Amino acid sequence: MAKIIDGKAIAKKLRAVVKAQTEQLKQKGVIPGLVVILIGNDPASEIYVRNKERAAEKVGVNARTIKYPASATEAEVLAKIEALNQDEQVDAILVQSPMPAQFNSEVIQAAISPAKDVDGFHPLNIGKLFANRSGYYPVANTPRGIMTMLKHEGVALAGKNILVVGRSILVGRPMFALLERANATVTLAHRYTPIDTLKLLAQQADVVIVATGVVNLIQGSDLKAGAVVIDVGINRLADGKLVGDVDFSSASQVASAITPVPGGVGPMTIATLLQTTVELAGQHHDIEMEQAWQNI
Ligand SMILES: NC(=O)C1=CN([C@@H]2O[C@H](COP(=O)(O)OP(=O)(O)OC[C@H]3O[C@@H](n4cnc5c(N)ncnc54)[C@H](OP(=O)(O)O)[C@@H]3O)[C@@H](O)[C@H]2O)C=CC1
Ligand SMILES: Nc1nc(=O)c2c([nH]1)NC[C@@H]1CN(c3ccc(C(=O)N[C@@H](CCC(=O)O)C(=O)O)cc3)C=[N+]21
Ligand SMILES: [Mg+2]
Repeated sequence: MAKIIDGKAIAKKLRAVVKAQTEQLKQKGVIPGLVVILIGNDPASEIYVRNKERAAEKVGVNARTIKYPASATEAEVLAKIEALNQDEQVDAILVQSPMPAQFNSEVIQAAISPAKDVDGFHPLNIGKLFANRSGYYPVANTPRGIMTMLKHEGVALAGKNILVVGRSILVGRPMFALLERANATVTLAHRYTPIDTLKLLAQQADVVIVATGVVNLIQGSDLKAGAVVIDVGINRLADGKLVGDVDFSSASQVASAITPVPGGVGPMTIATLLQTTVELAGQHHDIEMEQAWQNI
């Protein structure tokens, strides 16, 4: 039986470090500010917004959500982003994805100031990540949270064979870049990867990270014995149950460690969002911040 990686518990530790950083900032008169823009209704986004508001309150981040109907125009959201870029109380801006069809997500992502880009979606920040640049810049919170989790669990990455399934700007692509930076050999699979190839790649992987939104895409029989499995998927079944992209019951028989859904990657995404928000606030006020993950 695999060890179940307790994302909730690790997120709690990370939040405690972030809370200490927030208090440090508050002594200098700085309250970190996060604004989330939610356009229309995506079920995974609604879970995210709800949990984020609770967590922000716990660590002392000033978070608010601006909601637009699915019929909102790109121009009105761009005007709001421009105002938030200028607002000194706001350190971090996030626009939930997916956006309704009338939105060009590339335009929205480039409109957010790179210094307030808490998702790490701006082309400048993406470019730095893929070029492996030094210095501080925001990186997408889900893959960054997964790196924190792997470090916490003592999973070695250098020289390992790692499969990432899914290539979105939110998860798969930045995950690939962070793992490559950690000296792993990384394969990025996607919709055009034939299923037989996917299964062969999974069989050879020391770590498998799945972020597709496809229920049961990976099963125990696809895995190498002792593999580490990170399940990013958030899927709501007809009966209301939340499941990932991995068949947990069969995979946990073969893996050495596995993240559950719920209680795995999701809580880490939220804690890391707050971590990045506090770091951006520190940057804006020239206050030196420790790297929170080094302390957990
Ligand atoms: N737990 C958390 O914190 C978070 C969870 N999520 C969840 O993770 C999942 C993925 O999110 P996101 O990356 O935004 O989703 P997207 O829909 O943006 O991307 C999905 C990716 O999966 C690939 N894919 C789809 N079907 C298959 C398949 N059959 N075989 C292989 N690859 C496939 C797609 O390939 P192609 O590019 O070719 O279309 C695409 O690259 C969702 O369930 C989402 O709700 C997302 C963010 C955070
Ligand atoms: N710009 C942008 N950035 C994102 O990071 C982003 C996004 N858009 N769009 C939607 C996805 C999805 N996402 C989740 C984060 C946490 C949970 C989460 O808290 N999950 C809990 C759920 C617990 C529950 O409430 O049942 C868990 O897995 O344990 C879920 C989903 C972030 N996303
Ligand atoms: Mg998505």
